[in-house]
Amino acid sequence: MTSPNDSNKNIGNDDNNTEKSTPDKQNSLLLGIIERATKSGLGRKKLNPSAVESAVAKNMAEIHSNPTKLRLAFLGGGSFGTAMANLAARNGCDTTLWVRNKRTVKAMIKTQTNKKYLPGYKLDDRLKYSHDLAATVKDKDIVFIAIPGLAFRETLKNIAPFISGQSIVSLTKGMEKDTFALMSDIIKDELPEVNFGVMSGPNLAIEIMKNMPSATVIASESEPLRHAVQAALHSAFFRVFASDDVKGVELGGALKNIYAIAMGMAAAYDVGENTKAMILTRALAEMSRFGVEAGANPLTFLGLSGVGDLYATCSSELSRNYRIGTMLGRGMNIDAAVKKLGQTAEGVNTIQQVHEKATKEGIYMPITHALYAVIYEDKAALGVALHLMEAGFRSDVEFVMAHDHSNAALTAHMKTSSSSAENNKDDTDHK
Ligand SMILES: NC(=O)C1=CN([C@@H]2O[C@H](COP(=O)(O)OP(=O)(O)OC[C@H]3O[C@@H](n4cnc5c(N)ncnc54)[C@H](O)[C@@H]3O)[C@@H](O)[C@H]2O)C=CC1
Ligand SMILES: O=C(CO)COP(=O)(O)O
Repeated sequence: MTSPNDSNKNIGNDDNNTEKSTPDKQNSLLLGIIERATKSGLGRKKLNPSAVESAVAKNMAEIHSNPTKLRLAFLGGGSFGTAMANLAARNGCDTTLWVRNKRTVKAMIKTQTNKKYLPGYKLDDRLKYSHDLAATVKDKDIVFIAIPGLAFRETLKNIAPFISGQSIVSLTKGMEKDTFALMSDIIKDELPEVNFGVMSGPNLAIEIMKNMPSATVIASESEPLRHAVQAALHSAFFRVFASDDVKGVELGGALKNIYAIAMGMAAAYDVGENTKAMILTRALAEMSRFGVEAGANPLTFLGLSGVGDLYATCSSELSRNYRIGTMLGRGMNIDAAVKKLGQTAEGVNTIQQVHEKATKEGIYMPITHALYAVIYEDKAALGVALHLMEAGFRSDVEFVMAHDHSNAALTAHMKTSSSSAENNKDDTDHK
């Protein structure tokens, strides 16, 4: 099967193979923008790939200076969907926020606030609200999804009948239960033809609503989509960086939730800054190790979606995952903590998925396994932490010096020293 991104790569490369390289559904974002920007009314099927390429290049500058050309849908009226839709509306994009509850929509229209998730923050006058999924999704260029990971597939199934070429961007930082699928995997399963991306970074919703300078990453193999998302959301308060490592960016956002829980728990035990620094950097080591096994580029974890988001969520009470950790550290059990939080904390499920996957595949993830033991096997936190500290000798950055190397060298060294000690002992005994 040809992926949408494969066909993007084909644009302009193979004029004779129009069947293969003519953009279809997946490129309607691009075609829609071009058609509206150039007003040439080019028929989709007759597009000459090289003409598309030059029109996109020409049009990118125009989108950048005039993002109002974009028609956007945001699905999910929680704190993040609302904050992102508000940014887009404030940039002048034609933006509709879909919320599943009709009464909530009515209240949002009336008060122009999201009373439950972002109380006290006035939303942009131009933001539209709807509980009609079909009307929200139809005729849009990009559909952004900020629905918890456990309901992501169901959401895609619900919008599938109304997708005729819109691009999809996941804002969700979770994993599907039991399948270990990331949101990009689910998009590929459910809507194999669409052009898609994922957006992730240190983006605590409340800080964004307060206009505190923030940045994020849009990852997609489609350059037009990356540019369109940058144009739609970029502002003096919010910078949107680009990447083509979809897996790495998405895993950064999903995995850091595990360590935010660990850090919240550590904070409840009043640990020092050295300990926090150790947890943070060893968490980064686990994340990049796991990422590489999944096909991501380890350097992506040095970016905003990796170390950036890890830092933000591991150091702020605004992070729901961190708050779950604090509650656990104070002796609450996981069910009570989740209930008390009353909002999404993706890490609770992600710990289970990653623990299982790492165990099955033999990936060394000691913090994740330790956290799993405390939360789901009722092991005492202090004992588990002590055990972690006593674990064997490891290399600091395994992409600089592999663990095997350090361990092999160490084992060989220890063997040599112990056998020479034995020999010396024998010599002494015989004297
Ligand atoms: N809040 C934040 O600071 C950030 C959140 N995210 C991610 O965004 C995603 C959504 O999180 P939040 O908006 O913060 O969550 P939230 O807990 O504030 O809201 C979740 C929203 O999803 C809706 N929802 C739940 N199940 C649904 C279903 N089956 N169908 C339709 N709607 C459903 C809820 O009604 C609610 O409006 C999560 O994956 C989270 O990790 C990403 C960046 C920042
Ligand atoms: O991902 C987030 C900030 O980047 C939000 O973190 P929480 O889901 O822990 O609140």
